[in-house]
Amino acid sequence: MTVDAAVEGPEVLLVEDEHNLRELYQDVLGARGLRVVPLDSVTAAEAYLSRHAPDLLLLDVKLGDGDGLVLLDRLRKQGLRTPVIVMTAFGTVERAVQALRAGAADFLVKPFPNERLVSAVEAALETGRRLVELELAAPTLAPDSETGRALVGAEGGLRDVAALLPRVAASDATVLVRGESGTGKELVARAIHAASPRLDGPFVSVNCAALPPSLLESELFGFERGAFTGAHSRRKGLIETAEGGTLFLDEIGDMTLEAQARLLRVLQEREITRIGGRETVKVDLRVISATHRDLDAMASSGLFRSDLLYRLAVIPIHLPPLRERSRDIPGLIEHFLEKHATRKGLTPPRPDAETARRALAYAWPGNVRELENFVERAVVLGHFDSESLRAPQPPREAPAPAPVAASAPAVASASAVGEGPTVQTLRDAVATAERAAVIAALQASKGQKTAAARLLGVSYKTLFNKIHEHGIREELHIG
Ligand SMILES: Nc1ncnc2c1ncn2[C@@H]1O[C@H](COP(=O)(O)OP(=O)(O)OP(=O)(O)O)[C@@H](O)[C@H]1O
Repeated sequence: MTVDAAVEGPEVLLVEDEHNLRELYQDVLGARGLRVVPLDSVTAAEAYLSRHAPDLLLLDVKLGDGDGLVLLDRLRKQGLRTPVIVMTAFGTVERAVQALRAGAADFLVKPFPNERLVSAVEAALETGRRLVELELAAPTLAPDSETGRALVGAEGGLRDVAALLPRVAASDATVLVRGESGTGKELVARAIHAASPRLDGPFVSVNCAALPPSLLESELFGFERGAFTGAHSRRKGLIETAEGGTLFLDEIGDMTLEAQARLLRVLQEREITRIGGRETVKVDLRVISATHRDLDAMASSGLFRSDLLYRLAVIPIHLPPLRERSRDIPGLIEHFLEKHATRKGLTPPRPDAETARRALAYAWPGNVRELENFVERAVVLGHFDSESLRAPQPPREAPAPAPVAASAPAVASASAVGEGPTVQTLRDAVATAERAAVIAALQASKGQKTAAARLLGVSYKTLFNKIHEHGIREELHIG
């Protein structure tokens, strides 16, 4: 079969070394009005792509003269923007994850039904079209119009992330944002939603760690009347509430295996069953999740479903900790000073040289959230005159913290600042003591939050809020 140049439709470059399959795919796609360019090797594909820009690349993995995924990786590094669908006869999860990481929009396991091929190709072409429109219309990511929050560091330490966001927003793919607590994972999720075609739909944020497991499931999936004691009437879950919009699942690593199985079904079938119910409800939403845990390690040890991981992480985004992008610190301080001073009706001050120096030297284990708390506290406590912020030093580490990570020697230099005993405001002293008590309880309970809350005599929710407020990282309280 030859290419029918007279047909005007999107161009699909098909790279498949098996003659029969090449013909089959070409027929199926040709019947949909697509112009298919059939090639049979890595070399031919590279030569073609050096001169043409097809709308889609349909790529086999095992080719006579090389590996399709290696080719894909190389093409992406060279700046290829065309959507790519990878096809393979070896449908292992590892392979799929590898393909998606290498930048594939979708992954087809042979043999697949013709309709699956057509729907994958149409979806990828649509993503490509939206991408082009969005890049033309919005070369940079606008701040969240509702909250006015901008991503500080988009020209600095978050440059790579910011460059990716418009394209991520245009696609409907799931996104997994990884990064330590307080690095801005939710902010990034909101920015993606705000720049996406789902902008007018709801953004529903659920913290999977903030609720005990049974409650999380009923909150997410809803329940039918009589599903359990206390279920007096039927209730819609948050997944249904996110219809048409984005569901943000924070701390996804804290989800039980049971809830993971239910979530997998949502992603695969695009439908849910409420707890205690039989009826299935169709849902249309985008899922963005976030975690500070190593989900790959959890998947290897059976604590996280690897099939769910690969569905959630079609687009993985990593947010580096603040200590690895200290050049963003001055901009962040300025941003938060403006936010909190303006809120108090004050002219935003500038940090004095000593405060700025200390802030740069400190490791910020609680990342941007800790930095924001620090600036807010300084503003509230009035540690500044009309021109400059003279904050007391950034919060000290609580007694005997676990090692912060090799890359953070700055902690030592920060605590060496100033001679003699440090005088703290009463409020800061209370905060320091509170942080230490929370860490001690978490250590004593081996990271079990329910038990730690009991030890502290507070509710689960209060403990959770305190962990966040004080920027207490997992490393400090587990094990
Ligand atoms: N790059 C940034 N620019 C401006 N503000 C930021 C930035 N990163 C984080 N923030 C602010 O810092 C605070 C913490 O961010 P966020 O809640 O998104 O972190 P997170 O990684 O989701 O935290 P956690 O894992 O603890 O839920 C928020 O108030 C957020 O607006």
